[in-house]
Amino acid sequence: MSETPAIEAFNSVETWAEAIAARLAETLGAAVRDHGRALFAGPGGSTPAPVYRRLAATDLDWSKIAVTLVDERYVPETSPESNARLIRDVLLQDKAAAARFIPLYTPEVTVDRAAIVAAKALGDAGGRFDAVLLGMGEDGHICSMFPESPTLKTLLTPTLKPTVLGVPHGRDGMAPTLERLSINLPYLMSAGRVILGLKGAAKRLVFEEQYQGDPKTQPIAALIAAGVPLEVLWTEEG
Ligand SMILES: O=C1O[C@H](COP(=O)(O)O)[C@@H](O)[C@H](O)[C@H]1O
Repeated sequence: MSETPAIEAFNSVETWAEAIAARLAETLGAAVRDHGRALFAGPGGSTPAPVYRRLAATDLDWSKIAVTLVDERYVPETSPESNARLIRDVLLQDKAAAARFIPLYTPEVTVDRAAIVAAKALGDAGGRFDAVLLGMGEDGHICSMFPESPTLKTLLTPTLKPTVLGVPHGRDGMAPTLERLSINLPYLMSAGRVILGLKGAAKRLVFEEQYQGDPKTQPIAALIAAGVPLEVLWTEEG
């Protein structure tokens, strides 16, 4: 039976973001010291910007750190929906401007072809994340693992190799509204450190309702059942 993760609560976005950035920096710094390089993967969305700002200002040997995304909308960086755009605008600034960025999006003919290209690029960069930051949507999606998506079963299969998959848009108005790219569960299982950053009362409720659910249909339950070393840091401030 997997351990239920404790939820660490913070009384402001400031202290929450500070704590997450400090943990990520500690892990990335140790990987650079021990292996001469580090690989970090983070989310898009509305949650991570305060963490990225603090991380970007941290003294690390960023020239030895590669940064990628845990998921991406299948749109170019010129789109406001692009997660890469957030990474470039907020994280790859200040001291972190020296880091190398590995995008998941490339303008291939299909999203599945782009997923193959991204999987190869991540494999070439080491194939294992030293540190991962995750966000979660209010529908419980993590990365682009959407509860109703036909790709969910493959994304949540723990016995596959770490890879990137194309995710079709949902039918009849179901999420996601755009095609996407997502890392799979084995990438999270093999990561050195995985932090889930949550903001607001609604997301805490979703987390508490879903983590004991069916690991075949609930991404959070799947992560816990697979033994992903999840650290959950939450602030009520939305
Ligand atoms: O679509 C996405 O949503 C989730 C959660 O986003 P948020 O706006 O609720 O913080 C995010 O983790 C993911 O990377 C993104 O593609």
